[in-house]
Order: sequence, then structure tokens, then C-alpha cells
Amino acid sequence: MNTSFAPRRDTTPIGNGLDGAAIAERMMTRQGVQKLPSPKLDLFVLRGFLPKEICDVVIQQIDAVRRPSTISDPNGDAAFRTSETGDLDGRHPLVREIERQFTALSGLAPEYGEPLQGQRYAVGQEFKGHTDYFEPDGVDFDRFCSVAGNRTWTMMVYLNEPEAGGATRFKAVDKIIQPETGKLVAWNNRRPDGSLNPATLHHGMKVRAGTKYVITKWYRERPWG
Ligand SMILES: O=C(O)CCC(=O)C(=O)O
Ligand SMILES: [Fe+2]
Repeated sequence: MNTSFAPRRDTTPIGNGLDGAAIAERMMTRQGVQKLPSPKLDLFVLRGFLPKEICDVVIQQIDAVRRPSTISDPNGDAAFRTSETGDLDGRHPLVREIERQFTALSGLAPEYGEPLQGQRYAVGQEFKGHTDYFEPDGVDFDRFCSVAGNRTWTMMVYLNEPEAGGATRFKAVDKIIQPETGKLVAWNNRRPDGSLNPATLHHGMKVRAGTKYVITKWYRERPWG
């Protein structure tokens, strides 16, 4: 007799993610979610979050609109983020479905989410070590955070597998995550007390062969737009 089954799941939204424990608890009710065993950082991985057919369509959508990626608080290193970015159309049914899936998984309420973004890395391109939250003393803080506040959680999905390179490295917790089609990585940019967590520092490492595509969705303290 097969006695394994997915726990009964509540998929109603919880909120903006500042109650990180509630989001983490919700995520752990989904079968297959793995939590990084670290007291420094709440990070979760779910393989097969998106089917390949959906990933392929999103890749086409990114390719249709991609432009050079930008950074906030430029640090003088022109090679800091060399990828391309594609803003996805939030009215497209597929994009809406992916956003619903993020909420169903995590409880992160859609109104706190930034528009879904795609990133494309060609050979040699990378996004060097950074945190996804904005530095409160950075020159760009007000420009990016005056309305919706700073970021809370990050949800990222690999849409394909480059032939070599392109892993995401979380140096502070000594974790390297390999791109895999449809694999989701989610993390809380805050500590349990809500303060910004520098242990979320991560590096989208150079692609060595092939091309890498990801989508990212960031959630904020206050509703977005
Ligand atoms: O591409 C990656 O592996 C990381 C992307 C990332 O960190 C970002 O877009 O903020
Ligand atoms: Fe990032």
C-alpha cells in the first residue's frame, strides 16, 4: 500500500513575507521542498516547480524583450552584472499562472510582488556577489524603495540548463545550486527578526558553455504600484 501523500495544503495568501516563519512553514507543506540546513539563511529548493514546456515559452518571451541588465548603487565595476533582462507581461495568462503558483507555494501575497523578470546569460556573463535587498544607505535607496519598501523574499526559477557554469553560489553558507530546468530557489532576504540578512549574498556565476535563463520575482514590504 502506498501511504505517501502530499500533506493537505492551504494556498490562501499570508502576506508580504516579513513573517518569514509563516512563509517557511507554508512552503514545507509542499511535497519535494528541501530546506537548506543552515541557521544563517532560510533557503528552499523545489525541483520540477515548472514543467519544461512552460519554461520554453517563457524563454521565448524573455528573448522578445531582453535588454542589458542594470544594477542599483553602481560600484564602479562595469562587469558586475553582464546579463540581459526581460520584463515579462503581467497580463499574459502564463505569467499570471506562474505568479499564482508562487503564491500557492509560499503564501506570499501577489500585491507585494514586483513584476516577474527574466534574465539571460550568454557565455562569460554573470551577476557578481550581491544581495537582493537595497542597501538602506545606498544612493539609490529612495528611488527604489520609497513606495513599496525594501525586498522581503526572492523566488527564482531556472528555465534551462546551460552546458557548463551558471550555478548560483551562496558564499556565506557554502552552498552552490546548479541550474536545472524548472527548479525553484526561494529565500528570505531577512533574518527572523525582520532585519536585512547579509548571509543572502549570492553570485550568479559565469556561464561557461550554452545559455542560461532564469525568472525572478521579488516581494516587498508594502504593495507594489
Ligand atoms: O542567475 C542567478 O543565478 C542569480 C540571479 C540573481 O541573483 C538576481 O537576478 O538577483
Ligand atoms: Fe540576486
